[in-house]
Amino acid sequence: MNTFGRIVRVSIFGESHGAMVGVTIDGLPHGIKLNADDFTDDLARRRAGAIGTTPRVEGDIPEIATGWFNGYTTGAPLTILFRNENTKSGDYDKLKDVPRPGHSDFVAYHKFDGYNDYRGGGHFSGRLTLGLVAAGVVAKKVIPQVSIEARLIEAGGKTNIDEAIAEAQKQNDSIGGIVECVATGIPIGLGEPFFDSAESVISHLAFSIPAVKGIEFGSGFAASRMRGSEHNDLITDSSGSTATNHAGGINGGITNGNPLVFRIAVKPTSSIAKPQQTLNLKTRKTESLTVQGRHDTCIALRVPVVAEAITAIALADLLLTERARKNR
Ligand SMILES: Cc1cc2nc3c(=O)[nH]c(=O)nc-3n(C[C@H](O)[C@H](O)[C@H](O)COP(=O)(O)O)c2cc1C
Ligand SMILES: C=C(O[C@@H]1CC(C(=O)O)=C[C@@H](OP(=O)(O)O)[C@H]1O)C(=O)O
Repeated sequence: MNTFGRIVRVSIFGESHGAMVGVTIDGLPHGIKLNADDFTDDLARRRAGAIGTTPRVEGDIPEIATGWFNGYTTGAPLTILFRNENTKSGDYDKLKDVPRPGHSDFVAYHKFDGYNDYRGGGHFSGRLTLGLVAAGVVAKKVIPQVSIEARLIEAGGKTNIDEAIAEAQKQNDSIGGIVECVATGIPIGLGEPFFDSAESVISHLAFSIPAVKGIEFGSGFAASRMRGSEHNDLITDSSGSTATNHAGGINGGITNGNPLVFRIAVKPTSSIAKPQQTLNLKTRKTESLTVQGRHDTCIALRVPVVAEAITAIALADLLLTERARKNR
């Protein structure tokens, strides 16, 4: 239920205000050179602290707990964990009975019959993306020939991101954003024609990032308004390079050797300091709720490195799956 992948199997665990969050990666090749320092850059890109991000700043120190010895992966399940040290669970006392509109509180309460850890979003928290980023660092080592780069291209519908954040904050509100991810150096042939198409595998993982509500590859939804003569990517050489890349690097569910390009839509943070109507689970009556606590104004600011991580996880699994298929 918390595991994804065919060969490289990634399981994430933990709660926002519990002891820890983390990831276990099974099926990894042994002998991958790995050190705690390898995680530093990507973890720093996900960490809070910048304007528009949550004031809950954590150390996010990776502890490589299993599957690692003398600086290399051993081939046993690799576990990386992160202690939660800066929790303010009192912020959530009131929310126990009053689910925040737009967050997971209401569905978590019903699905788990009230046994869910509601503090800081519990297991649903964006904090769980620490495990995804850690897995991404390792997955990038499985596919060294691929380079992946994601960036925030707009927030709150604007390309002037600082301005969009300042405006939202002034109004006690939040904003969403669009993150674009580009990966180059991908061999031709990863992915399957139907259920495990490269788009499906990437999308499956993309929707494992809390607050992601949409994804498009290449020209995406705009393709529906183009003519074939416009949309077709003309092949220009024997390596399969194309003059344009409306396909976003995938045809027939299979990578075509051109850059993989996708964009994800991140919704505005649901926890906002503006009164909104919700249900009181005890009284069964609706009431007004103003969410207090420490929240991101724009979650999308912290998503690019997570998008890179899920891309690396997807491509590593697809690559190892393809190698296994070819060697049958
Ligand atoms: C990096 C990251 C940070 C997040 N920070 C917050 C936050 O501060 N406050 C909040 O309400 N939601 C935050 N979220 C989003 C919630 O976790 C998410 O909306 C919730 O789990 C419900 O899932 P859904 O939005 O996919 O339906 C964050 C998500 C990510 C990926
Ligand atoms: C802690 C992180 O983000 C958290 C994600 C989150 C949520 O609802 O997803 C809500 C907030 O939690 P809290 O109320 O405990 O401060 C964020 O701070 C993190 O990303 O490391």
